[in-house]
Amino acid sequence: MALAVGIRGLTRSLLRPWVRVPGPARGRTEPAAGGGDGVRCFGSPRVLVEPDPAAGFAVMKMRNPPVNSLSLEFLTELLISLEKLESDKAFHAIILTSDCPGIFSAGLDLMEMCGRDPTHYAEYWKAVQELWLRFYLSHLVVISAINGVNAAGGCLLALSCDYRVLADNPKYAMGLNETLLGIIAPFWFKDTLVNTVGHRTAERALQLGLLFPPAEALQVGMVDKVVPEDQVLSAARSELAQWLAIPGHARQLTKSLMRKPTADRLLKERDADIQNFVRFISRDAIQKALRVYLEKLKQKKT
Ligand SMILES: CCCCCCCC/C=C\CC(=O)SCCNC(=O)CCNC(=O)[C@H](O)C(C)(C)COP(=O)(O)OP(=O)(O)OC[C@H]1O[C@@H](n2cnc3c(N)ncnc32)[C@H](O)[C@@H]1OP(=O)(O)O
Repeated sequence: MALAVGIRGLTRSLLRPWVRVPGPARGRTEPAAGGGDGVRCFGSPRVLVEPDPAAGFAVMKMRNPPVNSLSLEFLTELLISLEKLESDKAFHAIILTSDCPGIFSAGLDLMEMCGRDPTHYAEYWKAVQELWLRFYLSHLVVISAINGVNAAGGCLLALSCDYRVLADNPKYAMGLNETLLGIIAPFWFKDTLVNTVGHRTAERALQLGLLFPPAEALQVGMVDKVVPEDQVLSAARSELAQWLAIPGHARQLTKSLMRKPTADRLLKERDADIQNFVRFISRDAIQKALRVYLEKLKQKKT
């Protein structure tokens, strides 16, 4: 499937395949994928890819500091990295994690949804849809190693993976907290959550905008495993072994069987969903609510 997102604003370096990057923006918590010498890291300014082709997987590290908010450029870089790995037969799996200490992702970038024009909102929303569709339906095994707080759009990204490992730190809450901002999780966010935790838990979580700390996230099934913080990557790697032992075609077809009906709902209504988003986000009341929320985030510091 070709990338369908706009590439306006992409840097020239991003358009070059597999740009060699100097290293993570911030300190590492655990060793790179293969761990061995000679492992070359690739990626783009905001996505560091640590490939381990011999083991058949790559670690994809999100590094859009300070909070890995999903800006249009960052979304596009994530999509390009995913497509690169998907089109290389050496790779059967990805571990998705963060390079920003204490933060997996703060979700969609509020600056992309505030004070911009309808054309921008439409372009942005199309990229958000694409990110979900591509991760949700990827033929690769995708495991998220969640090493920080994980809100709204970031939580959706983790829910789109096949398996979630969460670091055991009470600060690392995760959930779809849209209602706290005065906005609504779209139907495909809701469907993804329902498919993961069931209808009743999703209903309560979505209405109340709940962010679940690790023990509760595990209890409701939002994550599959909670491990000590320094073991989140190694636990994801160990889990991967079980997934990679299954014949690839059988696992992929089963994944598609489980997920395609949910993805098809959006694919059938994609343009209408974009129009709904543009109408909704352009409302004065919604713009005001987002500005107030952003202001609260900034005031928290003073
Ligand atoms: C009909 C269809 C309707 C469709 C409706 C729309 C559906 C939209 C769906 C999803 C929406 C989202 O994903 S909205 C984003 C929700 N995210 C959050 O609520 C998290 C907000 N952030 C935080 O709570 C905190 O930042 C943090 C806990 C993640 C980290 O805290 P910390 O103290 O470490 O950092 P700061 O709070 O000081 O933040 C640093 C810096 O980043 C800015 N920031 C934070 N989050 C965002 C964001 N999501 N987008 C843009 N910018 C963000 C924050 O303001 C600080 O900026 P300054 O340094 O300039 O002050």
